Amino acid sequence: TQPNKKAWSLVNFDIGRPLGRGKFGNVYLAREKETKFVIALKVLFKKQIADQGIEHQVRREIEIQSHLRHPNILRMYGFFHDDARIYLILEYAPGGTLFNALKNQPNHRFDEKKSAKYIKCLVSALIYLHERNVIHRDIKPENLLLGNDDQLKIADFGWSVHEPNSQRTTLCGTMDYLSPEMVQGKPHTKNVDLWSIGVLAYELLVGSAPFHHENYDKTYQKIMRVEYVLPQYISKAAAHLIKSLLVFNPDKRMPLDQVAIHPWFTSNIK
Ligand SMILES: Clc1cnc2c(Nc3ccc(N4CCOCC4)cc3)nc(-c3cccnc3)cn12
Repeated sequence: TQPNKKAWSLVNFDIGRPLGRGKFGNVYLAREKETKFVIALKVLFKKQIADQGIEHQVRREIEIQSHLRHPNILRMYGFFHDDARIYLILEYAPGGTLFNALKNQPNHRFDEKKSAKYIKCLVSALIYLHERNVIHRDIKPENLLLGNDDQLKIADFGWSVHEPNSQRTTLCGTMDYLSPEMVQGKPHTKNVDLWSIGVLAYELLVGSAPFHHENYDKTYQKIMRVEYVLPQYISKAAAHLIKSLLVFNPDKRMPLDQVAIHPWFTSNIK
C-alpha cells in the first residue's frame, strides 16, 4: 500500500507529556486531532544533527523505518520539519523501553520464559530486516520498546544501514553491545546483529551486560577476548544459545534461521 503522502505539521497534533529523552531530542506522547489517534512524536534538533554531521543517518532512519511493516518493528507513520526541528511520527509503545522495564525488575532481570519471549520477538524482527539486507547495528535495551500484550519492538533505526558496511561515524554511548568487528571499526555484516542477540539474552537473564565494565578499555578487552561468565542459574538451553552467538568469528555465529528454532524458545514459549 502506498503510504499516505499527507503533508503533516505540528498543528495536526495535541502534544502530551514527554515519554523520554534521547541523545538528539525528546519523544512526546501526542494525538492526531481529527482521528484522535495516539502516536509518539520524536523531535530532533536540526542544529544538533548538523553539528554532529549525522544528517545522512537521520535521512536513512526515516527512509528505512518508514518502509518497514512488522509487528516487532516500531512503525514510522511519517515525518515533517520546521526551521529548527525534524519531527518523526512514530507508533506509541505503551510499555515504554525494555531498559526501563529491566530496571524495575527485582535484580534487574527477567525469568527464562519472559526473556525467551522477548528474544523470540527480536529474532522475528531481525529475520525480516536481514531478508531486506538491513542491519540494525544498535540492538540494546534502550532501543527496544514494549507494545500491547508485552510485544517487543525494535525502534531507533538511527544506526541501521544496508549491508555490507564499514563503520564511518564514531560510536557514542555504551560499548557493551558492540561486536569485536565493530569495536575495531572493521567492515561488518549482518552477523553483528547475531552477537547483539547473545548480549541481550545474557543481559535479560543476568541483569547486566556480559562484557560490562566501568572502564572503557576493560570492556574493549573483554569483548575482544570474548571474556564473560555464565551464572549457574542459567538454563542449559539458554547457555547453549548464548555460547552459539557470542563467537568472535562473525561467520561462526549461529545463523538466524537456526536461532529461531532453538530449544530455548520451544521449551519456554507456549
Ligand atoms: Cl518512540 C516511542 C514510542 N513510545 C515510546 C515510549 N513509551 C512509553 C510508554 C510508557 C511509559 N511510562 C509507563 C508508566 O511508567 C512511566 C513510563 C514511558 C514511555 N517511550 C519512549 C522513550 C524514549 C526514550 C526514553 N524513554 C522512553 C519512546 N517511545
